[in-house]
Amino acid sequence: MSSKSSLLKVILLGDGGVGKSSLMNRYVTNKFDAHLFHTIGVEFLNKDLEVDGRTVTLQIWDTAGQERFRSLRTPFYRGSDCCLLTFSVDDSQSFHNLVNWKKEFIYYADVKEPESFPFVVLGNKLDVSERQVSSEEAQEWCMESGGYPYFETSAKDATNVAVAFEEAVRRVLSLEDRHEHLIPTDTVNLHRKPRSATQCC
Ligand SMILES: Nc1nc2c(ncn2[C@@H]2O[C@H](COP(=O)(O)OP(=O)(O)OP(=O)(O)O)[C@@H](O)[C@H]2O)c(=O)[nH]1
Repeated sequence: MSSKSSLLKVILLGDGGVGKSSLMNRYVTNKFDAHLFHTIGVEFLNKDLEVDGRTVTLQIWDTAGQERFRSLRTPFYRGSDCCLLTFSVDDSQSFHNLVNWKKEFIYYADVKEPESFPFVVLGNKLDVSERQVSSEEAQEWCMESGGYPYFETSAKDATNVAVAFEEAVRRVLSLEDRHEHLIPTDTVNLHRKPRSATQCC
């Protein structure tokens, strides 16, 4: 394994109630709670995984989607390696708000090159019968916004949850590989952030 990328910070953002905590819990503990309370501030869980022969520790940060908790969540955006923009397929407002979540992330994480930052989009609650957002509509937004990968997930029945997190890891690792190739090995990259940079307020 490469010496880099042993710890990756992935952050889940999206409106309150779209299922961010449920996705994290499904992926890390393989459990689902139908009566989950709203998150206050942020919480995180770690999971070790192997992707394409590389072992990484994924640190998943779950944030409070409700507007009243904004000041509690935003200090934790910095140092994120990937952002999972999440909406619920049965809630069109949560889909339309993705653009605001993206802006909030770029601002508070202080992303220097937003066009190359690895966002992944999750349309959750795929198991519900009444959709308000079509796959085509969501895919179109992802394409126009920067060619983001799009996954329709269900934290309830586990559909696509693992593949979505794994794709997030792949995106980060491939970006790092590309970055590595662009930088001659005998120079020091003064712009690169330390790998341990998970931050707290
Ligand atoms: N049917 C269905 N319900 C889900 C799914 N994911 C989450 N839920 C339910 O939706 C509600 C909200 O889920 P949470 O995971 O707390 O949502 P959240 O985005 O973390 O909400 P905040 O903490 O307020 O930001 C809970 O009652 C969950 O059980 C899903 O995939 N399918």
